[in-house]
Amino acid sequence: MSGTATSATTPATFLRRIIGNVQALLSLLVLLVILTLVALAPLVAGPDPTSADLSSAFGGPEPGHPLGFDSSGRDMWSRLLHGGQLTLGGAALALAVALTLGVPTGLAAGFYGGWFDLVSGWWVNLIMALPAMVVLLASRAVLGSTVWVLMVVLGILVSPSFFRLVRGTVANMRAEPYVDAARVFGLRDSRIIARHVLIVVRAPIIIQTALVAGLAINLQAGLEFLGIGSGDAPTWGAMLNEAFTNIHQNPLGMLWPGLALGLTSGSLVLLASALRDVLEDRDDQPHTSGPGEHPREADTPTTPRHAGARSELLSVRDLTITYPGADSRPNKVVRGVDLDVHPGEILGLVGESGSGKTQTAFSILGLLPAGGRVSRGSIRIGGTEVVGANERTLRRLRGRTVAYVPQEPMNNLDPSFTIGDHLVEPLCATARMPRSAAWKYARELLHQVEITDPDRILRSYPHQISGGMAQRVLIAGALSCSAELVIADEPTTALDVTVQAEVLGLLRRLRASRGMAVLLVSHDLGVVADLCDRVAVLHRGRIVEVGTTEQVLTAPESTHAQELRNAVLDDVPARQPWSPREVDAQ
Ligand SMILES: Nc1ncnc2c1ncn2[C@@H]1O[C@H](COP(=O)(O)OP(=O)(O)OP(=O)(O)O)[C@@H](O)[C@H]1O
Repeated sequence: MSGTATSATTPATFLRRIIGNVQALLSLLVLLVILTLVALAPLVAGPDPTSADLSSAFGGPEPGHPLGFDSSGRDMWSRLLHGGQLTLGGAALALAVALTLGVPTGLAAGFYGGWFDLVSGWWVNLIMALPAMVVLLASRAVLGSTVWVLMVVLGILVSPSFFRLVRGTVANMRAEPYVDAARVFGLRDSRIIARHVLIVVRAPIIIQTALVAGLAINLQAGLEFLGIGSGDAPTWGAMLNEAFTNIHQNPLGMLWPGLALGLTSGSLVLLASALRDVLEDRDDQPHTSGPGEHPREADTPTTPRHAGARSELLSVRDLTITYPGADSRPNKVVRGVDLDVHPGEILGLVGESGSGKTQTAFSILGLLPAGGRVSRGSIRIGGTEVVGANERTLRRLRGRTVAYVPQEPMNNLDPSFTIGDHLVEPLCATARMPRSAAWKYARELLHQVEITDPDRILRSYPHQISGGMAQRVLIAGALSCSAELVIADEPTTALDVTVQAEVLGLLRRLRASRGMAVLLVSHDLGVVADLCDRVAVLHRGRIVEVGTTEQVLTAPESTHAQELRNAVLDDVPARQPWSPREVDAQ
C-alpha cells in the first residue's frame, strides 16, 4: 500500500511551482517591490526623513516630494521608505529570535520527548500565558524604548508558535517506521533529524514564518502607533500616530503608511496561503484533465476496453488518477481503468507493486491521499456517481453499500477502545441502533466471522487479540451494515499462512451465505486463484487483461499477466539444501 503524500521538492522545482502559482507570484512581486524600495531608501527617498520645515507643514505633493509633507513639514515619501527599514527590520529581528528559539527546541522536544519536552512545554505555556502588551510595556520601561530591544522581546513572545508547530509535527513522526529503520541502519540522531525530520517540518515552518512576519509587522506598528516605540525615529506606526493626531487637517496622511502596512501584511498572508498549496502539493483545480498533463509514458491504448453495459453494483470507466509530479506537472498513476464488479462476484485486482491497485481501491472509496485526484472518468457504486460527489453522498455509500477491509488489521483498530466499541459505535451512528441491540448484533457478527468466544473478544482491547482475530473483527465491521460490496486490500498479507487460509475460507463462506461481492486487491496469485471468479491485471496504472480466473492464470494473453504468472514459483524445482561445498566452489 502506498504511503501518504510527501514531496521531496528541489529548490528549482519549488521556484518553478511558485512561478506557476499566480497568487504566490503576485504577492512575492508586491513584497519584492516594497523590500527593494525600502532597502534603497538612502538612494531613492530624497530628503532626510527627520529634517523639518514648518513652512511646508501639511503641504501637498510637489516635484521631488511625491507624497507631500506631514505636520512638521517632513517629506512623507522619505519617511515612508526610511520608516520601512525600521518597521521591516524590527519584524525581521523578531522573526529571527522566534525561529532561533522555537525551531531547535521544538525539534529536540518532539524528537526526544522525555524531561526536555516536559520542561520546554512548561516554559512555552508560561510564555503563552503572559499578556504580550503588558510585557512589552514593562520591557520598554525597564530596557528603554529602542525598537530593536522591543522586537527581541516580541520574538520571545511569538516563539511558542514555532515551538508548538515543530514539536507537534516531529512528535507525530517520531514513531514512523522509517525513523526506526534509519536508527536500525545505525544513523546518528543528528543525521536522522537533518535527513528525515527537517524535510517534514520545513514546509510548515516556511508557511508559519510568512504568517508570523505579518503579525510582527502589525504588532510593531501597533506599538509605535500607541506611542510605545522609539520616539522620533520614522516608522510606519509612528507615521500613523502622527497622521491620526492631525486627521482633520490632513486625512490623506493616514493613507500612505496604512497602505504600506496593508500591502505588506496582506501580501505575506496571501504568500503563506499560496506556499501552503505549493509546498504541500495541494491542487484545487477542477477534476478534469488539462492539456498540461503528461503521462510518464505514452498513452498507448493497451487497455482492453469493455465499455459495454455497466454493472449495477460497481462500475468504473476510464478512471484516471493524478498526483502533482516532482517536476510540478501532473503524474498519472492510474490511467483509463475500466472495471465492473457484479453482485455476488469476487473480482481480483492484481499487479506488481506500484501498479495502482491501492489507488484504484481508494478512489472507489473516495479516500485518495492528499494531492491525489480523479482527473478523469466515472465510478458508480449502486448507480450513484462517486467522482465529484460530496462528502455526504460518500458517507452514505461507505459502510452501507461498500465496506473496506484493510491490509494491516492492527493499525486500523484504535488501541484506546475495546473491540466492542469499534463494532457498536458505527451501528449506533449509521444504522441508528439502540446501544443494547447494537451489542447483541455485534456479538452475532463475531459469530458469523467464526469467532468462538465473542463475549471475551468484545471486551478485549486490540493489543489483547491476535492479528488473525483482528482481521476477523474488521471483516465483521465490514459486514455490520450489510454492505453489498467489500473492498479488501491485501487482507491476508499481514497474516501467517495458516491464518491466511482461515481468513480466505471465511471470505468464501461469507460470499456464499450473504451474497456479497468482493473487490480483492492482491499481488498474491495463490490467493486470487483460491478466491476469485474473475481477475483484472494492472500494469503501470492500466488494465492489461481481464478474464475469468482460470483463463488469466492458465492461459494469460498479455505479457504482464504472463510475467506475473511466471513469477509464481510453484512449477520451479526446489533449491537443493545448502552445502559448504558451494562456498568452496565460489
Ligand atoms: N500519496 C501519493 N503521492 C504520490 N504518488 C503516490 C501516492 N501514493 C501512491 N502513489 C503512486 O501511485 C502509484 C500506485 O501506487 P499504489 O499504492 O496504488 O500501488 P500498489 O499497486 O497498490 O502497490 P503495492 O502492492 O506495493 O501496495 C505508485 O507509483 C506510487 O508511487
